[in-house]
Amino acid sequence: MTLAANAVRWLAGRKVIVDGVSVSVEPGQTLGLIGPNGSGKSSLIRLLAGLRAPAEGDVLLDNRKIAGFGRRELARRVAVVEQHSMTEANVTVLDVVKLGRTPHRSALSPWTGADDEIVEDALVRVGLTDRRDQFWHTLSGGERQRVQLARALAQSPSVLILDEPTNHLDIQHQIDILRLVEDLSVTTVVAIHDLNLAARFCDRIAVLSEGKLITCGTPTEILTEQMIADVFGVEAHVSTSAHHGRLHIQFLM
Ligand SMILES: Nc1ncnc2c1ncn2[C@@H]1O[C@H](COP(=O)(O)OP(=O)(O)OP(=O)(O)O)[C@@H](O)[C@H]1O
Repeated sequence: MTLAANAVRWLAGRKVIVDGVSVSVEPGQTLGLIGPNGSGKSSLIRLLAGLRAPAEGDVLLDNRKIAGFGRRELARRVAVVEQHSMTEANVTVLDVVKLGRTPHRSALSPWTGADDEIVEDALVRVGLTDRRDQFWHTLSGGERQRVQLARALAQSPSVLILDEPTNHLDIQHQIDILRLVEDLSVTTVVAIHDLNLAARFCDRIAVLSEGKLITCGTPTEILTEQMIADVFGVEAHVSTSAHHGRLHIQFLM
């Protein structure tokens, strides 16, 4: 599915937080959202996921306004993992991942073997099959993040929206999760702080600053020394890695 924001604006009280942003992601592609703290990434994510309505502008799924989708109808297509996903204390990993199937079931339809397979597949993908019976409140931050991703995968979405999915993860799990997302044929939007991971895993990158879209394009177009200095206020050296052929950003500290 194609996901697009068309001149979306969102305010908290009178303060403009997302200021006329237009971005789009083609089917199966990954759009990275980068920008300094407080630049509006999470707020834009919530608009793109349909969790919030823009004050102006529209979010479109395959050219249809998401404001016109019912909640279940939208949840069958779009899965979101927010930065701090809350879950009730007395539930297990398996319970949380099973919740992903909710939009696909009605009050009358029983749980099926196909649902079990999808849930199992999601647990395998995030490497948590041996934790299925562990209680949510006993998990580490990184494990919770992987469980929430498994819940989103169990939703069998066409669009996956992830707010800093790697921020609690060790380097191996950061790479594993982003590889997993890369291998899915799902339209993805990911807010991410690590510019090297953005360069490696995103097809396109949108840069936000103070709620405005500064620029959007391929990693090579976007991740320039000038942009990093202008937007993040940091001096960097950008080169092409001899190892993987992608950009490599070194910060000159
Ligand atoms: N409900 C709200 N009420 C008031 N201010 C808000 C609200 N939501 C967001 N903001 C403000 O809007 C700005 C953008 O916040 P947002 O969380 O979207 O930024 P971000 O780019 O995701 O930041 P970070 O990188 O720190 O996660 C921040 O200054 C934040 O304080």
